[in-house]
Amino acid sequence: MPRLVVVSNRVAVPDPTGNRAAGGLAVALREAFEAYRGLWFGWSGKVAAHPSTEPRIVDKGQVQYALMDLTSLDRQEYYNGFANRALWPIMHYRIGLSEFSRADYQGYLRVNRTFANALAQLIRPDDLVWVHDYHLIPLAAELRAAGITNLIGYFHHIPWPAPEVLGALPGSRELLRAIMDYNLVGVHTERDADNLRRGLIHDLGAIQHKPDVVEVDRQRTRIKGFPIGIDVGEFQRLAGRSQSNRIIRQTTDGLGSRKLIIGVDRLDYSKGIPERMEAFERFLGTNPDQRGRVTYLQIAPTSRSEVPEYATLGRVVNETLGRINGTLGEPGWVPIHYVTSTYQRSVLAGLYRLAAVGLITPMRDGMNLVAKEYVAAQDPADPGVLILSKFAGAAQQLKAALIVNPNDKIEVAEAIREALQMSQEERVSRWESMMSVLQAQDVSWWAATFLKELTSNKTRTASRASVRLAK
Ligand SMILES: O=P(O)(O)OC[C@H]1O[C@H](O[C@H]2O[C@H](CO)[C@@H](O)[C@H](O)[C@H]2O)[C@H](O)[C@@H](O)[C@@H]1O
Ligand SMILES: O=c1ccn([C@@H]2O[C@H](COP(=O)(O)OP(=O)(O)O)[C@@H](O)[C@H]2O)c(=O)[nH]1
Repeated sequence: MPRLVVVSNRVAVPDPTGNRAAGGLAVALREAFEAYRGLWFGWSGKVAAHPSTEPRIVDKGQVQYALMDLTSLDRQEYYNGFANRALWPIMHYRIGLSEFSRADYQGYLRVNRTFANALAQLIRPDDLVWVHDYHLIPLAAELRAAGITNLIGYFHHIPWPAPEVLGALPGSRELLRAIMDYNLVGVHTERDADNLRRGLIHDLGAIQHKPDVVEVDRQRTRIKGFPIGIDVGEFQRLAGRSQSNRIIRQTTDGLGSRKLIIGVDRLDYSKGIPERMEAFERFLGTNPDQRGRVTYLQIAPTSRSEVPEYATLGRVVNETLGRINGTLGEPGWVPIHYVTSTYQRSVLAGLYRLAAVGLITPMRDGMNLVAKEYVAAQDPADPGVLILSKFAGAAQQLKAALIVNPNDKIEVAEAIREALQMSQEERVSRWESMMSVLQAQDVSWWAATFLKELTSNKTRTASRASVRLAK
């Protein structure tokens, strides 16, 4: 079995205290890694005045971690700047929020080159290299320049937008060109795959050979959808034994006979948190009998707070929350509970199970693992109802959820009412249908399927054709 080399901006080194970072990628990769021996390379999360050009190696079980520190300028330009201030909003269809700066873009390229040069020293001839996410799109091009000829796959965890949207970003053609240095590119949905292939055809004049193979300047790559999954069994187990947890007991006591609606999202404008609060406000306005009978808990761990648009969002959420709780709350009842701490998965699983409704309404989302976790954590005999935005990748799979347009507050408010009134029979039937998808396409399936495709004859044939064409 070849060694697996995973590269991602965030590296989830196991923490002896059991704390886990919020964010789906780190969580999913750690689970995927449990099946493979290998190396996980990426940013340590730390800043140093004079970082070493060689990674710090940490051995934990069957995974070796190779961690790079960044300078504060690197973090500012590469992570806060280009990745999260320019690319993230564009990829989430928010052209108006995208702030491009040439200095940030140069910093992004610089960090990718530094990472590639350090990683190239660690790669062995038979290693499979799997790069993750938008922070590292140019990494394969830099690895190729450093002489690495291994199979290299890329997984893009956030939406890939329509060509007209990506085209608004200066430098987008270079990013598209860099995609071609991967042997296989994975995205969450067929919609994303189609957008990327159309972008390559539209902006780089790519030729499409088979439905999933494109060629640019005699180089071929395959682009396919691989929806990421979760560890379903783990969430079932965690939820099943959560009643003994202090936070779960306190929440249960505090609720009394009230029903709970839950939202769990990083504090990110792509998640639609203020819009969701306003939809709940609308629900309370049109269903006055529900006041005092239902509580909406929004868990929103602070995220990327050095990026100005995230700080602005924090203020907007506080204002929206204050207005709604101030105008609709009563001495014995607060309509919206809002917390910005990060909770362990064992606590989240218990809260998901307590909630009659999972309200997951991102404006755009690559997948949204929380939607899947909510479903997995339900009591099979008395499951809650998932309300899910049609713009989350998860909506392509969880078709038995109540699918809504997050821009339409009336529609979301009506879905809340429908969910709270839904018969047990319908809840069970929708839940069973979603669980069968989650079980068939869990996180192990996702990693195994991507890696099988990366090493498949189809991928090797397309790559060999590239080499022949280039000669
Ligand atoms: O690392 P951060 O800047 O703190 O952000 C957390 C992660 O956010 C994004 O997650 C995405 O990946 C999930 C798993 O595939 C997916 O379900 C979700 O829709 C995406 O938003 C980001 O892509 C990761 O790189 C970040 O680590
Ligand atoms: O307090 C929290 C909030 C979130 N999460 C985890 O963070 C991930 C969020 O992933 P998702 O795909 O929903 O969104 P992302 O943050 O990656 O955009 C999920 O696995 C959550 O269980 C967590 O562990 N603690």
